[in-house]
Amino acid sequence: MGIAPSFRFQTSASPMHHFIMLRSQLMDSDMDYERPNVETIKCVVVGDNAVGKTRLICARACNATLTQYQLLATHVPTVWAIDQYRVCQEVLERSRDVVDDVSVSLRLWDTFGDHHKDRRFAYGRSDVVVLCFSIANPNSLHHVKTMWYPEIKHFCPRAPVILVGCQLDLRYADLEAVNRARRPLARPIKSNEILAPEKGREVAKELGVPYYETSVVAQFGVKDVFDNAIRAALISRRHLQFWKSHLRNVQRPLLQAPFLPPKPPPPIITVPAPPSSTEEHPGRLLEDPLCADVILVLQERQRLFAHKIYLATASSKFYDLFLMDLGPEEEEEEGAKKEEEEGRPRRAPPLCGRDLLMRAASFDVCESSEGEATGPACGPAPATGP
Ligand SMILES: Nc1nc2c(ncn2[C@@H]2O[C@H](COP(=O)(O)OP(=O)(O)OP(=O)(O)O)[C@@H](O)[C@H]2O)c(=O)[nH]1
Repeated sequence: MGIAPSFRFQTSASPMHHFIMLRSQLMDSDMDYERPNVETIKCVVVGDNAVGKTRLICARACNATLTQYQLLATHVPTVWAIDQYRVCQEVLERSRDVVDDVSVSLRLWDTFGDHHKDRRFAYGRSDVVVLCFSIANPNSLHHVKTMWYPEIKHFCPRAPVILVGCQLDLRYADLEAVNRARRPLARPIKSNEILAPEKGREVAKELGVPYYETSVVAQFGVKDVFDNAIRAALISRRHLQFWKSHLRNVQRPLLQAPFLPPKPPPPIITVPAPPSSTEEHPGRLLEDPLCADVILVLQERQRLFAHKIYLATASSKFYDLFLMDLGPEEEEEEGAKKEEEEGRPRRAPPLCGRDLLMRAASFDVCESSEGEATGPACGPAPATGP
């Protein structure tokens, strides 16, 4: 891709030198039309008032990244973009792109959203039309079908159309805060007016055009829209100018990857300050039998009050112990009696209740002796408390 050298004024250069350099720069920009294999594409952006056409063009043409609040507080005049390619080097340079191995210069044309304005000048010789609506304004989507699409088909019947749902971030925004930050006379955005992506897709399907969503705030979808508008324009050009072999790799407009909404802020958990008086201190739990849920009996005399939660987190052995089924053993015995009555051979009783408890209790002490020692004599016998 041939890119005109970026030009900066040097302090030592004379005004005449500046003039010559500027002139050659402007001529260079006009040369795009004559460069071999650089496809100049005229893309007209239309749609209702204030749906975000100008912002979308600025995001592509000047890489303008704004915060939501800067965006809400400022306004860029419509038809800003039309002549910028001749006077602004950055805009011209950013118009150049390579899509599917084809070098292109994308000329974006902004238009008035007012339905009654005459836009035939803008539509003339357009290669692709980007038709915008706002996902926060159902009327603007309605007008896509009733007003904009018929107008496009009237003025440029052969130009491919791309449908774009702008201001996608409003679907996930705090609308109260957004409405507070908007200009005083701006119509407030209501949550029940926010359109689901399916609504845009349905209309796009009806019209037989590709559909994309964008947000200038979230910097989402801007490249998708214009790359695929370029694709649509190049495919249509390939049909007419079949000898242009460098267009053979151009793909049809691609599907857009879904937008990943921003994660909600993590919940705030306030940890209360530790109790000041010793009475409320957690250490009190150790002495209070009412709070204990385990009693450890040492040598059948000394009783220690304990808490399952502390024991289980301190040692995995306790954790396993507390997960064991220590249910009444009578049930087992009853089952065995029944089996005997029915004449079935008596199965070895499964380890449960106290057996398991004893085994687990002795495990800590005996595991190093590799099974030599067994039986209840190995350690203190825990007993579940009340
Ligand atoms: N939240 C959000 N607001 C946006 C976005 N794009 C544009 N806006 C808002 O929409 C307003 C109108 O945007 P413009 O780009 O001027 O709309 P337009 O379609 O060019 O409007 P006209 O020039 O009147 O036809 C801006 O002032 C912003 O407040 C976006 O992606 N997200």
